[in-house]
Amino acid sequence: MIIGICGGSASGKTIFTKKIIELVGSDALIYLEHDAYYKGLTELPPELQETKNFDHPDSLDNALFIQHLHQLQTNQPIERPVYDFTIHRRTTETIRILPKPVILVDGILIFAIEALRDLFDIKVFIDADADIRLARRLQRDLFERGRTPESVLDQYLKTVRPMHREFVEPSKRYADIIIHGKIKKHNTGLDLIVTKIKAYLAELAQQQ
Ligand SMILES: Nc1ncnc2c1ncn2[C@@H]1O[C@H](COP(=O)(O)OP(=O)(O)O)[C@@H](O)[C@H]1O
Ligand SMILES: O=c1ccn([C@@H]2O[C@H](COP(=O)(O)O)[C@@H](O)[C@H]2O)c(=O)[nH]1
Repeated sequence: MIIGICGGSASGKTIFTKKIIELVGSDALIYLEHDAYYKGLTELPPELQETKNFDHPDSLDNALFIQHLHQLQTNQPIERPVYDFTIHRRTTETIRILPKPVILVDGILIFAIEALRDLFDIKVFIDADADIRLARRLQRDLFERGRTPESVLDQYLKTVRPMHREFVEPSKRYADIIIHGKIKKHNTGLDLIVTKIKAYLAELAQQQ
């Protein structure tokens, strides 16, 4: 079973996915981030790096990502790339991931790419307002991704916002479930996904 978790940058996809893992347990789950498959920069100087468009579907190695999903579905391990957001490059390292029955995939563009979209059994969209996402992204990119406030705002206005409007927001229509990206003690969307995964795992266990 493959579950796609989509939503704008800093909408809360990672937090939501980690919550599922916490509630279901990691024995039967793989978490595969589309973000790990960025092609990255090759020779642009540092001052031009944030002006590159990292929010277009072509900025990711989708062929490799789809190949890896097929490998996992056919019970083969993969070597997942490791991407470094501070230097906008793939590192030389990879992480070996062994197949498991449920794959959680997250990414801003996973529903905008038809070949990818068709692979998901359940599609979840995390819907958070643009101002909330920008505030969260600013904080995260300063502390975790080595950016300056100017570079975060510049990148947001030049590429993140227009690409969100062109690709991410329209892809919401493909979602089976839309979840509000606000903090809530009780989250019905999360409960639904967790129940569905547990039922699927119980069915698999019965067949064995
Ligand atoms: N519901 C929420 N309430 C408050 N902060 C949140 C919420 N969801 C995410 N955040 C914060 O926003 C930032 C981005 O969240 P993250 O889950 O990494 O987003 P994404 O994976 O969609 O880019 C993180 O610093 C996280 O702590
Ligand atoms: O080298 C890079 C690659 C990507 N980005 C930005 O990352 C976000 C997607 O990650 P989220 O965790 O969903 O926010 C995307 O909007 C890209 O702009 C980057 O800055 N540098």
